[in-house]
Amino acid sequence: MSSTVLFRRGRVIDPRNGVDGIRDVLVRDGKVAEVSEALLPVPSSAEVVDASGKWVLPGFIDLHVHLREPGEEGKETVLTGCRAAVAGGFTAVVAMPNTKVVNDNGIVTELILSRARAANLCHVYPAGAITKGLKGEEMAEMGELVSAGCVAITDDGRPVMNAALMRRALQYSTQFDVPIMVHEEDLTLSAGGAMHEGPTSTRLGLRGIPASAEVAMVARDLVLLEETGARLHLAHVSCEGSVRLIREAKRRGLRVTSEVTPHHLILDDRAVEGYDTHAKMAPPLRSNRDVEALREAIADGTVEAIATDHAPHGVLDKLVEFEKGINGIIGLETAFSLTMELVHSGVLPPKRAVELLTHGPAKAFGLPGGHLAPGAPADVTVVDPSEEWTVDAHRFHSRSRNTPFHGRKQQGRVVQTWVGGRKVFENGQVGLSKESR
Ligand SMILES: NC(=O)N[C@@H](CC(=O)O)C(=O)O
Repeated sequence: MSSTVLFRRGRVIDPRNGVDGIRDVLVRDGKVAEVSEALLPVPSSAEVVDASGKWVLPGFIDLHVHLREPGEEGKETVLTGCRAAVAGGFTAVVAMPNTKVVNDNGIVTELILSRARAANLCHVYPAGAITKGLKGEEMAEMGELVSAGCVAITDDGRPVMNAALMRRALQYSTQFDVPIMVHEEDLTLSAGGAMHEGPTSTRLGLRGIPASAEVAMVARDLVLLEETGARLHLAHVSCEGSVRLIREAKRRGLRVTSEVTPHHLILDDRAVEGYDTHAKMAPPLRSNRDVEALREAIADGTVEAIATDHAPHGVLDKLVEFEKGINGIIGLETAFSLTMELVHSGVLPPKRAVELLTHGPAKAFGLPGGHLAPGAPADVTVVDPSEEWTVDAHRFHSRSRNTPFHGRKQQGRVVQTWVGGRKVFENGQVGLSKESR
């Protein structure tokens, strides 16, 4: 196993450590050993990666993926999800608990972790459920979930409609200092809706989900957060109103963090025209004005992470009338290039874009990695910022194909992914080289 790697002359962007410039990065025994402006001597037996013209980045961290195992292995497994992750430059993912055996107890958490160890590709951090069976009725064993390895507690896919239960969960979570991650949707407001409520839903004749379905719940949970002093993480924020409330809560010092998905930053509700179920997800694609507000919020630091909400589904789940289509799209293998669309169009400077995929999410959940200082894990993603390619869903490593971005031209591509100093992805191929297995 080549335990020494030298990344030569790449543009290293490491927002946490204020680095943005041409550097050599030396990796030894799974950790970053040195980052140098000057050329480093090549240690004997080192693997040398010529990174000139490339960006050398901390491995990306995705706070929000659905790996579907246990229970829906036809859509994704921990292994195929990890393959998709490293192909997308992600070296760590947080796995949502809405599997078909819900991750609401330590046994399921351990199963996911053992599958991740067997996959041996990237870090998988399970998130455990807030309530048993995601039913919103009775709290799950939070202590057991955290000691089994859950890094966040969430009913993602479902809101906790009962405010008293939510308040208790927030209160209880302070004992473990674990973030409570919320899918904000007032079911009485979203009921029957298939897309964002606005002129487009009226034109298409589809029942709408008003922005208030999200914003009202964000408001409720920020009030509960203030009373409990917990940590709240808002999943897949989609509207202007939510952003305004988060900004104000942060100003007052509340411990709130949040994430936005690439699709909510790139597409608006007009993507639903044509009734393509690949544009159907929860929360729905919102108005252009919401998209603008989200873009502002990721640029100014109101939102700390871009997370994919990678939600694999089968062909038949999507090949139905719009109203019957299942919610969700996959995102691991397009997240970086879609983020680069925001860089190329001037919405985000490169350093901020990288921060949203690395240090931002690491800090929000207190995860290792997300930067490249000496001593940090050698989780490294090498990208070509200008390579042009066209998204081809058939070539994804994910087991599913449900993306609205098939056929979209992209500029910026992941070239290599390294986890703990081992190369796990290179030029379209996933897997460890023989020496590092
Ligand atoms: N985001 C989605 O559209 N789908 C998610 C669950 C959810 O958050 O609704 C899924 O698990 O498929």
